Amino acid sequence: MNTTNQHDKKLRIGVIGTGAIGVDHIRRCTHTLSGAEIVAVSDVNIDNAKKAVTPHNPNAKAYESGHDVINAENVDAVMVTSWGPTHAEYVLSAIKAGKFVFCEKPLATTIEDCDKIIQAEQAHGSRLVQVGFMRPYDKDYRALRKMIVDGAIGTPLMVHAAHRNQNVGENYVTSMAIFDTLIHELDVLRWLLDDDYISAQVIFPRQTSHTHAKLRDPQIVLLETKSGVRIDVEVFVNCQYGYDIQCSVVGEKGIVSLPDPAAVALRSDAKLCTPILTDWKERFIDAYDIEIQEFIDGCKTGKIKGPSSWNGYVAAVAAEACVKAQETQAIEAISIPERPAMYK
Ligand SMILES: NC(=O)C1=CN([C@@H]2O[C@H](COP(=O)(O)OP(=O)(O)OC[C@H]3O[C@@H](n4cnc5c(N)ncnc54)[C@H](O)[C@@H]3O)[C@@H](O)[C@H]2O)C=CC1
Ligand SMILES: O=C1[C@@H](O)[C@H](O)[C@@H](O)[C@H](O)[C@H]1O
Repeated sequence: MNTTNQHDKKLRIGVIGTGAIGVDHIRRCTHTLSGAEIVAVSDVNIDNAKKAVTPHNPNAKAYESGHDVINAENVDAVMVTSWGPTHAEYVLSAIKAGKFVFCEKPLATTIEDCDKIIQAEQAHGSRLVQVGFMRPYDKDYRALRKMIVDGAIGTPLMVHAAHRNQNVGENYVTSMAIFDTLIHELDVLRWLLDDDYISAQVIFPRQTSHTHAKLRDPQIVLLETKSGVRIDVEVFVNCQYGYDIQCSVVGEKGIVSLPDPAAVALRSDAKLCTPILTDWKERFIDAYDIEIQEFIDGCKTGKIKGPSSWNGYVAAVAAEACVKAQETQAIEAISIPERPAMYK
């Protein structure tokens, strides 16, 4: 897609992986956002792909293979919303085809694959990739960061965070608590603190009875940053009560914390209660809208501004150290190389 006078033409998007978030992103591109239409979908489960073609996106065609979507002449940009281990092959294929690509987190599940992507993108000569780290688009995280930047708490010293899911399936295993779940904190906390990590440690409290043999749950991840900030993140993916994301930054002269999502308070039967969300779709619905509108707009101008392949790479470097720390229970070093010019 050339970028001249593209503001009036709709960006033609192909989606690879029409499961939970793939369908949610198709919905937002079709009904909520402006400037895009879905013209191609694929899924290894072709029935999932066919179900994603609805009267609302009549121009969409269901393909057997994600690579057919990438190489379809009428596809300007690709959204990769398949399982994490499959992302790299599609992102690399999109880069090879010279097509813009929004890749849901994680960019890839190994440092090696993330490195292949940043090498390929640098060889292409300009950014094509945006990674689905949506938390920096969340209004509450942005307000948190502004308070820190404005000096409201003085120098940050510690971060206490929790990433709680109501429950996960049997396919969700111990390392996914890092690469699928904690990967959000690994990205957003670097942005929040304008800092980088130097070490990770993982400890396992008493385990919940609501987990399964291949998932240690909950976990507590301890991180240290270059400036000495100490971070603890509770990752509890079978907490039962809801979808609960917490983050408090403790500074020299104060504490700033994420608010609980606004909700109506009910007083009845001598109780005061407010509902707790149960799903990421609701908690970050606005952030997803903003990040993907930015991707659509970036494809049209030729300037992708959202989280880059470098964000994905650094998150993978930290994540691999955390997965090693799960196994060793020791403090594992995190060494992040110099950021290449393209990503500055
Ligand atoms: N940013 C966020 O907050 C969220 C991000 N995600 C990410 O999105 C991705 C998908 O997650 P979910 O939608 O929850 O999973 P899901 O299991 O609901 O959907 C994934 C779909 O991809 C398909 N698929 C798997 N391998 C494929 C391949 N090689 N080619 C084409 N299709 C393939 C599956 O058949 C399935 O329909 C994951 O990488 C996950 O980390 C998921 C939820 C929230
Ligand atoms: O990215 C997401 C899921 O893939 C992941 O499984 C959840 O733990 C996260 O809360 C959600 O934002």
